[in-house]
Amino acid sequence: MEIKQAEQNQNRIFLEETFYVLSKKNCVFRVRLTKEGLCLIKESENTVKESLIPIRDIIGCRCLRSKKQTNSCACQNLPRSNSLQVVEDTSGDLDDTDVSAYLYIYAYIFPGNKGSARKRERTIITLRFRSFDKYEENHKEAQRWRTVIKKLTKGDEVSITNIHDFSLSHKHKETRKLLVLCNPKSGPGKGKHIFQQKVVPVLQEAEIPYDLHITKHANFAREFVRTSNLFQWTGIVLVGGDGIMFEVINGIFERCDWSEVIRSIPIGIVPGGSGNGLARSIAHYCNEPYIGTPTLPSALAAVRTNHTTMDLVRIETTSQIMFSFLSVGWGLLSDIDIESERLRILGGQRFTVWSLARLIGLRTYNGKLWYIPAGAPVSPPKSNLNNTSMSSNLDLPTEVHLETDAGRPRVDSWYSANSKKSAYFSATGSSYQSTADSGEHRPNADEKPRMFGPASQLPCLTAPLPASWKCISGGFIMVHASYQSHLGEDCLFAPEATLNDGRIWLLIVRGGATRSQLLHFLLGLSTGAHASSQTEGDMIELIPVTAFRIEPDMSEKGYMTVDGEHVEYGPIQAEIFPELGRVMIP
Ligand SMILES: Nc1ncnc2c1ncn2[C@@H]1O[C@H](COP(=O)(O)OP(=O)(O)OP(=O)(O)O)[C@@H](O)[C@H]1O
Repeated sequence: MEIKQAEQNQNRIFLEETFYVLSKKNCVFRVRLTKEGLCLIKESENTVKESLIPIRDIIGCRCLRSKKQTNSCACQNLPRSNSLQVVEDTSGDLDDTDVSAYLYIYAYIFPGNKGSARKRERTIITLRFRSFDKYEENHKEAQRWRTVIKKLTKGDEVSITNIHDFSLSHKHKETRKLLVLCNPKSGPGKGKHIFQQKVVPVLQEAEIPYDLHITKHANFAREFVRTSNLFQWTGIVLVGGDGIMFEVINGIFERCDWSEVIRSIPIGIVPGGSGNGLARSIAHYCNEPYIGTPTLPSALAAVRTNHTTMDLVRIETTSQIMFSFLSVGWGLLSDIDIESERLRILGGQRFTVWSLARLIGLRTYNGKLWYIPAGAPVSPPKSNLNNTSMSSNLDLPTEVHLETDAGRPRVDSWYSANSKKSAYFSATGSSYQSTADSGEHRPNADEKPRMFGPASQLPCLTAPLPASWKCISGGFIMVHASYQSHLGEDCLFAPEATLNDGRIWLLIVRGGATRSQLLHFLLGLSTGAHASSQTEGDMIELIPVTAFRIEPDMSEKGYMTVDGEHVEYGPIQAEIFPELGRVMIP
């Protein structure tokens, strides 16, 4: 009974209107808006074809009006679709002869072209409202649709009873504003370009305002987050690699209000670095396509209202405490990470090149490793996030232009302006902070801000560990821990890991592993094959733990990394805090 009621609610029609495709005679589109999405029912001659654009695939919609033609002639009183240009109705450049109101609906759908890789494509549905003789009336109607669509995309309740008030007086007002921190030096140095080309268009389609700050030096983002009033923003979007994420997380834990910030302001990451482990892990967790369009899942995450918790790991070294979201490394992978810095210009390729170099000059490090094995079985990713049935599988062109009938001569309606080259309208209220680096937040180089955050449950780093901890001592080629599935875009380190499984995935490679075993292991990292090919007593093991400690032999030299950042070489211990962080998800 309850299920039936839920289904009825899902299919309840909020708005419905008939539109015409003017280039095709006898073809009408009945367009319905329900909680599930925008349903386009195409009726032509004896056929009826229905397609649904799910609400979660729609990111925004805008009401626009046709722009005055510069070289219009008297005989052409309606805009031709291939020359249609639209503007905000506040523009001084309006075409007063066209009383239509245009509703542009922006969606990123999975098209139904079978055989090709699953990939989202941008589609614009244009609904032209022109049933009334006055623009104001048509605009009112378009605004009503816009408001309901905006409410549904935000997950707000919509009641059929007051839908008719949803026009000018109830016009949707955006309450969100994002802080964007962009590292222009991340990866191959394309952070700014990625933001302008890939993210800004999506923010503008969703009409989300933002404040952009370009980082000026290492630790700029950390100081900014530590010292700013973050509550003026509803989310923080980072453009860069895992390094800028590390700065921001640790900047938050340098605030005494860290707990409120971490709970109420989700963080998003747009991959611009060379590793991009977190961005890839988020896409993997949400079953979003990444290869080919790596920035799209993050751009969609920035404009949607979805977020989820993420495990964070408290790290203690002899001189500092930090919070980590990705990894701790000792040995081979850290050597590759740090020593390949000199090849930064190669982007992600630097890791492959340096892996080969390190395999030839293989090193073993001596020390002790303690850990607490994780008890419970791995929980599967949250089912609603992996549910692709919510996504569309549509056979639609990249733009669909539909019109209400006005009893006027029909014009072309499959508006085919090149969507990729569309000009974007600026999102109101956005600001851009570029160069001025006052330096006023920069602390004295020696002065370390205090670290807040949840208290550790472990003995301190200098204290002995209880006998319940497992201990391995001897030679190690590497010990690498990750709490995310991916350490980089093409490094599936812990295939079973999810953002919030409460586990640290500890990879132990003992001294004595052969070069061929290591080569096999390194090749397996790109697909995750290394994780399934382990056998009892292997030199290479991947085990889930909740805490660990490494004590390297201090007579040797080496590298240790936290989230890919170089930290001092010496004793280090880590402890998971399940679901402490919050990240934006597509
Ligand atoms: N304007 C800047 N100039 C120089 N360095 C910067 C600047 N802004 C940030 N940084 C530093 O750059 C480092 C690398 O940044 P980021 O992680 O974004 O890119 P990446 O290292 O290429 O990517 P990944 O960490 O995924 O490999 C960070 O540790 C950060 O401190």
